[in-house]
Amino acid sequence: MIISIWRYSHLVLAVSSFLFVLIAALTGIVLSFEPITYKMMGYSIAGAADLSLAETLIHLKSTYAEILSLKVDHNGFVAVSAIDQAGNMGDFYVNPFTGEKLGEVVEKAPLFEFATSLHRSLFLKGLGRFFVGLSAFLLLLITVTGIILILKRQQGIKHFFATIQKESFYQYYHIYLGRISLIPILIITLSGTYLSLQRFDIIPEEAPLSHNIDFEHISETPKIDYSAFPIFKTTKLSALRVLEFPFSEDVEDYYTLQLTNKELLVNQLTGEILSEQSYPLVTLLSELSLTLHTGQGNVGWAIILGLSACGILFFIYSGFALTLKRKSTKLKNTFKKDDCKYIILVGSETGSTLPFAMQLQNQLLEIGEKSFITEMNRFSEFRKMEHLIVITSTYGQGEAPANANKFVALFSKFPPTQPYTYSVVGFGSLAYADFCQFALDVDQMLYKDTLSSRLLEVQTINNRSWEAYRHWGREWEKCIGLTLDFPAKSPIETTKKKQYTFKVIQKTAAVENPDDTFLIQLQPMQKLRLTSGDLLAVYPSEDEHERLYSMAVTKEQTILLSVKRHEKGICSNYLNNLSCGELLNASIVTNKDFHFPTKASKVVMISTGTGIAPFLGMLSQNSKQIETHLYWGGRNEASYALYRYSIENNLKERHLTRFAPAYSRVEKERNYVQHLIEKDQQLIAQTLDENGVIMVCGSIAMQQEVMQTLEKIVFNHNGHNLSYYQKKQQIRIDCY
Ligand SMILES: Cc1cc2nc3c(=O)[nH]c(=O)nc-3n(C[C@H](O)[C@H](O)[C@H](O)COP(=O)(O)O)c2cc1C
Repeated sequence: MIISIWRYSHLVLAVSSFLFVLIAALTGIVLSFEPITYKMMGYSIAGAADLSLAETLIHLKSTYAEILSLKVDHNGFVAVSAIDQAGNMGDFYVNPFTGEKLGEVVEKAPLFEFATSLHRSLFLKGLGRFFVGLSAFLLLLITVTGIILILKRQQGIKHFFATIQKESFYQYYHIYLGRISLIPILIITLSGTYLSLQRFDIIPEEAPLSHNIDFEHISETPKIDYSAFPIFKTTKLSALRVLEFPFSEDVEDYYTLQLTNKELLVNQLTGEILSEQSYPLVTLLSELSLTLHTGQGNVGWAIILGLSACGILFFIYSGFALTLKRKSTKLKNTFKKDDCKYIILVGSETGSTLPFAMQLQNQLLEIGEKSFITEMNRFSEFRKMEHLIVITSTYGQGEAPANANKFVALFSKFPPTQPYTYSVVGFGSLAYADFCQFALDVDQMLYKDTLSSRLLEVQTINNRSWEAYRHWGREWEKCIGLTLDFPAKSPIETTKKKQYTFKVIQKTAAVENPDDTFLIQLQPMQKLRLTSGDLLAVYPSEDEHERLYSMAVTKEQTILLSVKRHEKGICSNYLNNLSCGELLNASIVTNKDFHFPTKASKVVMISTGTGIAPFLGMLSQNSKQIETHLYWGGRNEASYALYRYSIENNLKERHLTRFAPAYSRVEKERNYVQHLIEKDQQLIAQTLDENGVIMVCGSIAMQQEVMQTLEKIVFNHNGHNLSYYQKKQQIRIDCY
């Protein structure tokens, strides 16, 4: 709930300031080039910053007939307003070591003039300045709410820069770039807001300094040459802003010396300091704000400002893309709520759970069942409800998502009045300590209702796994006695990827295997970067969706897949029917999180069935002979035959330390991988303790059993939650 308030504020601020922030960012990018173009003019002379004012004046006075003023700008360029020996007056840059004229003082380029006016006032004078100032302030608030959202998402300041859970391209880079550009954007918005407040006199504009000179006692002696004035000798050009020369030779006229922090009036005959005043804090702050906001005189900072302005454009685009995506899945109903037997309640913070729930709703409608879908916060009386399905994510720290936070109260306000079955599906992430906690809480609450009967244990789903959801769907339809057709394609599957051609170079036959499983080896027809654990996306025909297979990559850079043939499986039959020499098209999905951890102290691999495939490739990568244990679950010894050669070879070469098979169809010794792990709990606990890595590959059902066992082990031995190790990438899962 709390997170939604911040997200809502972030969005409202962004929407309300969108146009102004867009203009400010675009013009900001243009203006960031201004300091760069100035610097490129090349009027800065090496070593000039350390030159004293006295020395500079000696060189200038010998070159020019009269000097009216001397300036050092932000780029370190020295400019004079002077009359030359021929009597011509002008403003130009000079070399302070020689007095030589370098070039005319340039006017601001029209492009920058235009961009500055648009950036400052949108060409609307006072009104425009007001809107620009307001949008700078709104952008500051957007940044602050953004920081709070990142803090919430990353669960505290300690994890602020920890790995971001990637949900989508826009979400990932919105956060990633947000973290990088946080400081510059804060500086831009703070300085912009300050400058605007000053323009509107909310922060008082600096009043001109008022000097008090005692003209009565002003002295004409001892007269010394200006080159010997102590203040001119000690002032370096790096500290000088402007030196204005006296109008006449009268002693009442003086030098006005503006330094970076103060202003001094200097007797033109004696060099005595007549008055000295430091600039007030507001002057220094506005100077600092202007420098920070514009990047004047500092190319590095100007580039950072320009890049941050580009970042703001990306935030606008990705922020709106995310919002539109969230709003795009609408819960649609054909029947009235009180006519429906099936009630699907959805809890979601960002909308990503909705397509899953809609999928079930559509399935039920397709087979003619009356089903009603709605948000959990819209729970009310459902007169004909017989089956309740709750599909919800968990947010914050084990809390309800935004549209489900009133559900508990609503449920006691409108308690069901007739018996009903229920099943809860929890969407969450194992990277959080309270995995699917809200779904578990809802399940407990429904369980206590005397009219309810629970059909299934809560199905927890990590990282929107479609396979896990489908697994639940199949169990649920069995319990209800329906036949639904959950498609193999996830409702959130992305568009087709770039395809490559592969040649079949070796293949075993599924019919010869007791488990209808076969190995297929593919040779890429072009150079590809492949790593064991990456996925091969196969398209059995033009209009079929992709099927993903976890691959082993051999030393010769060929791909080895282990595939179980399903009687009606389109893709497994397609692959099984290929012969050596035939070509197929497929894509590569890089799966960085499931590569062999070459820096781990120890590795434990857990798999069942064809899930062993990526591990076979990873073992050949283990040239450092890292202690590696492989647990594998199959039906019996005959199932193992397919992998025996590779396993024995790896054992011989010490790429594998131990192979531990668990056979589930053996008379006396029925065993599952989770049983072996439970027996070896010391090893598991120690592996995690010593920064080792546990990798799991295989079916979702196996994953659930294994994760429960691992959770128990770490709880008893390590004093941490499993999510602690998941966050540190010590537990890596690739299940389907
Ligand atoms: C800030 C934040 C907090 C989260 N907290 C939890 C949590 O406590 N437990 C959990 O299992 N998942 C947690 N998740 C993961 C989400 O539940 C998961 O990404 C889910 O698929 C989001 O679905 P939705 O977009 O429909 O809300 C959190 C995600 C975020 C971004």
